Amino acid sequence: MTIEYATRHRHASGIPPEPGKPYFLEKGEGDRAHLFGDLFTIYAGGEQTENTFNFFTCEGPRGDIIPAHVHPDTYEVFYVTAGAVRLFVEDTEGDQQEKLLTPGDFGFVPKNCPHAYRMERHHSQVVGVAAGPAGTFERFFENLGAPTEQRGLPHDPVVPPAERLDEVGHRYDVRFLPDHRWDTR
Ligand SMILES: O=C(Oc1cc(O)cc(O)c1C(=O)O)c1ccc(O)c(O)c1
Repeated sequence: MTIEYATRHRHASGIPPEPGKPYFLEKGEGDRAHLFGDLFTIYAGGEQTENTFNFFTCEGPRGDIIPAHVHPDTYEVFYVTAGAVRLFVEDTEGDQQEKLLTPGDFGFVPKNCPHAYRMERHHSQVVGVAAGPAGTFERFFENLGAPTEQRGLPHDPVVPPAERLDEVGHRYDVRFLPDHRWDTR
């Protein structure tokens, strides 16, 4: 997995550029990126944790299911703090499940398990941690989507060109599954 260090657009995030320093972030700070209709905010990433874990939020409007994908080497958590988010996941034996998560609910997606989600209410928010032997992958969001200094959702969805999905995904342990079908729907 590619490891990238602080860049120019992150100067306003409040995260100190040098690792090993304690810090606090106020609501709305953090490194932000827009991808599809969602706002991703990274509060701590591999740069701060020697690539052992990250901590981020994903906020979005009610919308479409995101593309199904799998992480060969990354474990993810989905802890919903606002709204309602339907998580779709398939285990390594091919059994599919979906669950509507509301505030306080939690979903765990191990490596190698195809998954996707759909925000089912406006102003939904998920707290995420994603890490594994390959490191952390939080810079995927700004590389596939667009870094932003805005604190809100994108005015228009940021839809990457199809060819970027595989290219950026491979750098961040994300494999998109264009032919995947959810039979639970
Ligand atoms: O968002 C999460 O993931 C993604 C969103 C996308 O639009 C494309 C993706 O490939 C991913 C991904 O996981 O790779 C996400 C959101 C919330 C959360 O708790 C996570 O662990 C991941």
